[in-house]
Amino acid sequence: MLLMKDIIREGHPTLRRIAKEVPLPPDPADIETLKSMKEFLINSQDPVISEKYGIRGGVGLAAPQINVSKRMFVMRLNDEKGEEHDYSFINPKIVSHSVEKSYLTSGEGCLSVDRSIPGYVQRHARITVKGYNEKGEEIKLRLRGLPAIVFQHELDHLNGVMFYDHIDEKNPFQLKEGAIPIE
Ligand SMILES: Cc1nc(NNC(=O)[C@H](CC2CCCC2)CN(O)CO)c(F)c(N2CCN3CCOC[C@@H]3C2)n1
Ligand code: NI
Repeated sequence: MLLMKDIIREGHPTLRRIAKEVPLPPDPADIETLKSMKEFLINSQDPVISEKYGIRGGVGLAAPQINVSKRMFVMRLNDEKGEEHDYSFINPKIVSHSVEKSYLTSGEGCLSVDRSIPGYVQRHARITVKGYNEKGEEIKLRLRGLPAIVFQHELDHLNGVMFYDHIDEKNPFQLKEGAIPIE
């Protein structure tokens, strides 16, 4: 099972590389990798297992974070309506997005960053996304709220971008006109 020791931290070159597209249909090794990443999130959200194994809470995980430079990530979270969003994405893309921005009022963190960095990360408020699941089937979704934020944080990892790259150093809590806060 994946543990925190398997997660690479800032300074590791893989976090700043562009991850490679995954040939479709995905091969068994890639499917197994995605499965282990999803299991990591489930464990991280279990109060007993996460405590026992010292796993930090997570709602998303990108393959480069376990030193697999491939364009795939997993998400597992409940949105503000309590609806579950449980996805494995292969070769994900944003096909369109709102002009409006949204941000987490608590700022963002990252399992690959062992320090807290204050500031708002403004992202597209609503996105239409495309990708493939572990069966190689095409998935197309419209996301908003926390799912949209998580998707963009994970997609950034496939492009070597860290959340703090988006924080304005001079004014970390600066907000664009009409940015939507997400508690
Ligand atoms: C929002 C949140 N971020 C947590 N951590 N950070 C992460 O997931 C990083 C990715 C997120 C950081 C901001 C956007 C994406 C991981 N990343 O670096 C991947 O690239 C949480 F842990 C968390 N929750 C709320 C729900 N809770 C349910 C019960 O279990 C605990 C869990 C805690 N919410
Ligand atoms: Ni991250």
